[in-house]
Amino acid sequence: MHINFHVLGTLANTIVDPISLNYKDIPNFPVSTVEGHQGNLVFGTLSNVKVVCMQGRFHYYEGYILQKCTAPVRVLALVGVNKLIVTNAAGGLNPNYKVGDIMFIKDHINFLGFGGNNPFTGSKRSQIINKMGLEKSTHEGVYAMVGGPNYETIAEVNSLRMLGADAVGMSTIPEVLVAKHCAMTVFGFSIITNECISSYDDETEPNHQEVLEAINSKAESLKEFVTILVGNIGME
Ligand SMILES: O=P(O)(O)O[C@H]1O[C@H](CO)[C@@H](O)[C@H]1O
Ligand code: HPA
Repeated sequence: MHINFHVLGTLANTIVDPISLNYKDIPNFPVSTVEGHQGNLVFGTLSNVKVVCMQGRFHYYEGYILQKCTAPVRVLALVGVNKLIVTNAAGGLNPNYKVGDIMFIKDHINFLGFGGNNPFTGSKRSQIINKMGLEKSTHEGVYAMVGGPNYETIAEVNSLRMLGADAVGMSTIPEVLVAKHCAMTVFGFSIITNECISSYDDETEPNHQEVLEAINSKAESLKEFVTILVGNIGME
């Protein structure tokens, strides 16, 4: 199974008997440039399931073409991975979402796809939230990918809401498209790291530091969540 942790990279610490390979030591692999993306491929086990975890992903805004951003998914498919858990940090557009909530991705809006990349979607959810008492802080929603790296303007946030998006980020969809193309089963979820700003009266601004802090403050609960999730998916 392949787990794609991006800014959730510290969760790779939960992997048992880890063997870590730095991306720069893998021929032709892209290199992570974003803070919080440590740039390691970590092999090991989680919930007695063999896993490989990407501790850091690649974004279009880093200057990588989408084929390069998603090349690791193809590499992992070639070494036999057939299930993917894909995660991201995302801004909450839905006013009911709070920082730290989890959103299971039921669908996506691929703005880069609208501009010419191939669109295709797929997602899968599992029953673990009851075990952890997370009912009130989990949702199922639509993830919108924008190019970044700047955060959305107020007009953009309001447009995304009108289009039916519940959360917004700058990643994930290309990896999901490629994973589906490689016939992988995909399960995706977002951690809501900030509430998107939709009013000109609000003088705060989103920033990557708050995104990292929100992730880190949920680290323990996310470790438990992913451990149970891998165990459940591994049984299927
Ligand atoms: O999608 P991940 O890699 O989790 O990161 C999200 O957080 C960053 C913005 O703070 C952007 O890269 C956005 O896509
Ligand atoms: O508000 C956001 N917008 C885009 N990407 C993000 N990644 C985390 N939060 C956000």
